[in-house]
Amino acid sequence: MPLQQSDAPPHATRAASLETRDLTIRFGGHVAVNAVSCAFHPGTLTAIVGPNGAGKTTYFNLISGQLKVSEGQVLLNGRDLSALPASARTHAGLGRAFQLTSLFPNLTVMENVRLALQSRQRVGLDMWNVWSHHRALIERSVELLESVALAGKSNVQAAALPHGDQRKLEVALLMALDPEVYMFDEPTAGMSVDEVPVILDLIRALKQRRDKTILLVEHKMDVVRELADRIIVLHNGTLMADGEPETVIASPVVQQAYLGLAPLEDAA
Ligand SMILES: Nc1ncnc2c1ncn2[C@@H]1O[C@H](COP(=O)(O)OP(=O)(O)OP(=O)(O)O)[C@@H](O)[C@H]1O
Repeated sequence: MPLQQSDAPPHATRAASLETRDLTIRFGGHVAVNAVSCAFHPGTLTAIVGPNGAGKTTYFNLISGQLKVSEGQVLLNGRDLSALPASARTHAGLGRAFQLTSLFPNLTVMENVRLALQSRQRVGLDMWNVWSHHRALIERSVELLESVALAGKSNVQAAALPHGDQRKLEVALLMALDPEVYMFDEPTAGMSVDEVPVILDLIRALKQRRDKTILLVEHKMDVVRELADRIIVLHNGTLMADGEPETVIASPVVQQAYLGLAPLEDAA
């Protein structure tokens, strides 16, 4: 049984922006995500945790449109996005970091950020507008690159960046799109110890804005403990727990998955 009903988290003070209703996907006979209903609120960072193979990434893929649902719905501000492709969902306001990096591997870091910024702005043909817009674009690009400690690599081709820098660029591109919902799937995976704080600082800064809905899939419990306002736990594709971090971390599913305590009964 869930620790709390997912449609009424105690910290939620605003209407949900993102909601999944009975979200389900089957691969052959295997139900990877099983009727997950959950609402996510602006100003709240929700961490999604669970053992390996629990369905976390698949749940993300269903929300962002990389996978087609077998049943159920994904709603953004009440609008059903379930039938839309991933690109249309990004346009609607669902931003997911990994979708973006590999888009322009042959362009420089700066060009990638500028394109991401331009993709959400339209300028007319008035020359003053074009010029001032161009200047603002450059300034904002520099700002974004500084925020991910990549300003020194503006002219490097994206494909030539080391892994950690590519992940930072992903986050900068996501920030450039400034979506309503930010989805981070293990944003610090593969990063060196000194690179991790850059990304965590950015997520912290996003949280402080209090207008964004943030979803974070993360295995590192110290990161979850620090950043999450709320934790949901998936196990065998099912929503097992949902609530305040302290309560959820103390729950058997989390204790077993992360601290190696006594195995759970099968959730199916
Ligand atoms: N395209 C697919 N075809 C078949 N099975 C899949 C597919 N994608 C995911 N699965 C299965 O769905 C289940 C959930 O996988 P998923 O990657 O979502 O788990 P996860 O919680 O993200 O795991 P991890 O923490 O290891 O990344 C697994 O049993 C996986 O093998």
